[in-house]
Amino acid sequence: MFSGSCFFTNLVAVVVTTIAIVYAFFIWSFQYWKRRGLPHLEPSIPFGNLPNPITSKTSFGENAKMLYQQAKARGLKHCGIFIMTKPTWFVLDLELVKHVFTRDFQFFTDRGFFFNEKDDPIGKSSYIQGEPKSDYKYRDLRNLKRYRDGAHLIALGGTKWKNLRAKMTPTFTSGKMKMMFQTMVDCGLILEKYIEEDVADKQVIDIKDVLGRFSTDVIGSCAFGLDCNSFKEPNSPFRVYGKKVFQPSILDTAKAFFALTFPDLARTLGMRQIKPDISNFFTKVVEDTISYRERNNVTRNDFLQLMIEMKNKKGETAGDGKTLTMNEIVAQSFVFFIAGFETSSTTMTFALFELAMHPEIQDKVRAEIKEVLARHDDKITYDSMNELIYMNQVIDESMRKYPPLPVLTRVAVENYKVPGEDTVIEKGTMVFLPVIGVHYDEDSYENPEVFNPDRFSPENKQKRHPYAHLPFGGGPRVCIGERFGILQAKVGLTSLLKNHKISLNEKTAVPLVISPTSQITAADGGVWLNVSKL
Ligand code: HEM
Repeated sequence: MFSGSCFFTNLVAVVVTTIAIVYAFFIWSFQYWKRRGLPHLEPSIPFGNLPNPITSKTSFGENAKMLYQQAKARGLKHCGIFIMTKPTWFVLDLELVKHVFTRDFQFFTDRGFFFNEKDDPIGKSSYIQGEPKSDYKYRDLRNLKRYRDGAHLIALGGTKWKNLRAKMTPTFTSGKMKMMFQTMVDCGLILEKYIEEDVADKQVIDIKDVLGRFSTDVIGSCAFGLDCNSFKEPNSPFRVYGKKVFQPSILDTAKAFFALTFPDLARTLGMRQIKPDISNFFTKVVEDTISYRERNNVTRNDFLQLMIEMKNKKGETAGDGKTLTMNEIVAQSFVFFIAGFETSSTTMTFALFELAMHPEIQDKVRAEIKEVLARHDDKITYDSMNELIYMNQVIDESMRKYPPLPVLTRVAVENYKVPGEDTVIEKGTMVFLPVIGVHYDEDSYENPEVFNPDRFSPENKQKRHPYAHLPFGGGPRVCIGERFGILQAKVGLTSLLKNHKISLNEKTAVPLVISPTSQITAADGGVWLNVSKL
């Protein structure tokens, strides 16, 4: 029989030993960069170089900017950091950034995002014959090759990504953008009508919400072939699920951090990237729309139509690298939605915030709109949008100050020797490219806190390193929807500013507070504007 005090002593011994082991594990893990001979920023237990993601009062972007500035102050071109215990290579030098993104792309083909092919509902599998066994994306099952074909462009890596990217690239050419342009204009007209009739001189608006409705309409129409009606039905399922993707709970944030740090364990535990109700909703929308179009011979000018055509290519079979399966279409429509809607509305929101703060720049943008539209019969046309040069500078400068994705990632898929050094980055190492640090680096941008669209005049742009502005990333994995995103932002800003003046409402916090919990750069409390008719 154990006496009570003996039990207590044993319990204390177990707890103390466990703490000692965990502590030793952290200390050993934190020696990683020292063992590899690369300078690193000092981590702390348990979160490494980032603060607690749940209690942090600063955003992920601001934390990354601080790390960049610390490393830069030490004269480092690159260094090691830790995300919890996960060693992460932190790249500052623009030439090295270019190597990672482009020159040595074959070493960095993957993003390293957590993705659970087995359990993520958008990631369903289908069975086909004859896939190469060597590819880890394919599994042999009951003598059939199981092909996980629902995975999407953002999460995939290696050959699977390369094939899918090659298939999707033709959907984003300027010809295809022209084809979809009228849809954007139609959504712009609804936005303009809403501002004119319901908002101007009447009510203060949370501009992110208004632009979120516009972006939902545009991308819902182009990627899912649906009229989302977000202005008439602000609580339509499409809008509700769209918002849900970007509003993680505290538990979701903790899980995402865990999955990023321990992806294998997270997969074993069956953790998913996308919640089942969200993916069920989007899957059903796409499958129903495709079935409706095929049964009724309906065609539309949108991404979905282009993908249906690829699916139905004669003489080609699923998984041959040329055609698309139903699951692939579902996954790509979903990813166009998540990649396109929040990033675009964020870009327009911050541009309007700065234009409200700088009335003289706003006037200049409006004067350009009037001048350009006058040359085009007062109509928003594809060509007129390309002539909005100064507005483009405003958008570029907004994305410099507020890059929607403040840090981009890659994973070393092979051991990588850093050019001109002995350092070798081991296969499997996570790479952070701190876009926001680059965008606030005084070596590229004097007084980086100041909003100045002239930085992006053709002459000034030419003087800068081409990798000093990275809102869309870089290299072969650069944003596939860049042209679409910019076009949409121009249509949205033109529709809003053409006949209306905006000013900042006192409900907006100035200086802006960047939300510590949002996955994409966002203003805490929103950007509230007054709108008046001109
Ligand atoms: C202003 C709007 C947008 C911004 C700021 C933006 C930004 C980005 C960034 C930073 C990346 C990562 C690039 C990298 O890792 O190097 C990315 C990837 C991607 N974006 Fe966008 N994006 C925007 C609009 C769109 C739109 C409208 C779509 C689709 C309709 C889209 C689809 C994608 C896809 C599919 C990827 C993954 C590409 C790949 O891995 O091959 N984006 N975007």
